[in-house]
Amino acid sequence: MTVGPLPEGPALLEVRHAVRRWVRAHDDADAGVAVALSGGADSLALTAAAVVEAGPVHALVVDHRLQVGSGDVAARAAERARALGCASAQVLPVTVEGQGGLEAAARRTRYEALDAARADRPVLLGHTLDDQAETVLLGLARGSGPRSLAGMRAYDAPWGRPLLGVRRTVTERACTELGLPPYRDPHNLSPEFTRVRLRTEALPLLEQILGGGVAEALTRTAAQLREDGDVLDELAVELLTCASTGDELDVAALVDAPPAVRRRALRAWLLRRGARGLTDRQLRAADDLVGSWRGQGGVALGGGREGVRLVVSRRRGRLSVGFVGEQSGSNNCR
Ligand SMILES: Nc1ncnc2c1ncn2[C@@H]1O[C@H](COP(=O)(O)OP(=O)(O)OP(=O)(O)O)[C@@H](O)[C@H]1O
Repeated sequence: MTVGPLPEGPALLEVRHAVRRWVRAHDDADAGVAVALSGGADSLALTAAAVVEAGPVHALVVDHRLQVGSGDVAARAAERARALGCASAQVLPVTVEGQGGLEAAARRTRYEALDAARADRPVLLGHTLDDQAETVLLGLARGSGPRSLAGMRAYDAPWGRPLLGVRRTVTERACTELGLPPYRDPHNLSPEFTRVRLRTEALPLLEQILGGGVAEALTRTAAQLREDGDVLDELAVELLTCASTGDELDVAALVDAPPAVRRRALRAWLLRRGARGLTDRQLRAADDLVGSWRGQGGVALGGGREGVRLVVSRRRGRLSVGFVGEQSGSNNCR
């Protein structure tokens, strides 16, 4: 395969316009970008468009090594990236391990590998409008908070998502226009995955019942929540600045703040102090140390080490986070 001018089909032009808009909006892309390429339709169309719209493109293909032949799939994707005109194309073999189920572990490992290889460039991902709609619908059905319902951002440095306004059918058609049949991951068809059933059963049924437009409507909701959430986040930063005294928080500065702002401030602070995998329940219990104080003990958080728990507790009008031995201390840990 050799590099030639891209065909001028309408689907590919739509993908190119989306990438062009993203590049214009984010000057981090001035020195070129990395593209996370799975070989699927979305990231393949994205790679082709980025080569013409985003300067030097460095394709990164993660080989999760979870399926027989995954190395060949990755090598073929990298070869296509070079043929499309990428400045470089690298296969990143990884070992998927860790907690939280295979899908979550694979995602975490993938993002770590991409982050390590991106060489300070932003990394473009191929998430589409359909991915966004699925994320929001799943979040709604699971009772997630506004942060999850707000969906993915177009740029959450270093992760860029230029195709959040583009339908998956368009990236598929763009690949047809390019004459490049995308790789079809068998996992993307397997009904044992919740997301696959959402994509192939729940969303089409909703579209049929509501007369279409559901995916777009879900992404509109996400955008509105993102805007509202950004304002609350800014207020939370101000509150945190007022309440911080070294590593601790002054309860008096927090107590009269609206709980929605206070919880955001607490969340940011707890994550900064080392909390991991913070749940809504833990956050609300931590907030009770401020808003519903009755002398209760500390709240255990994820982020401890063997034999010690990470705990947020209140003493003398201050909140602090520290390690507590498994045997000692708090009676209110969740
Ligand atoms: N193995 C991988 N290597 C590099 N990037 C990946 C890989 N898998 C996924 N990504 C990136 O994450 C994005 C979203 O992942 P997701 O699992 O939804 O993609 P996919 O359906 O496998 O592939 P595509 O989105 O390219 O059709 C992809 O568009 C791609 O940018």
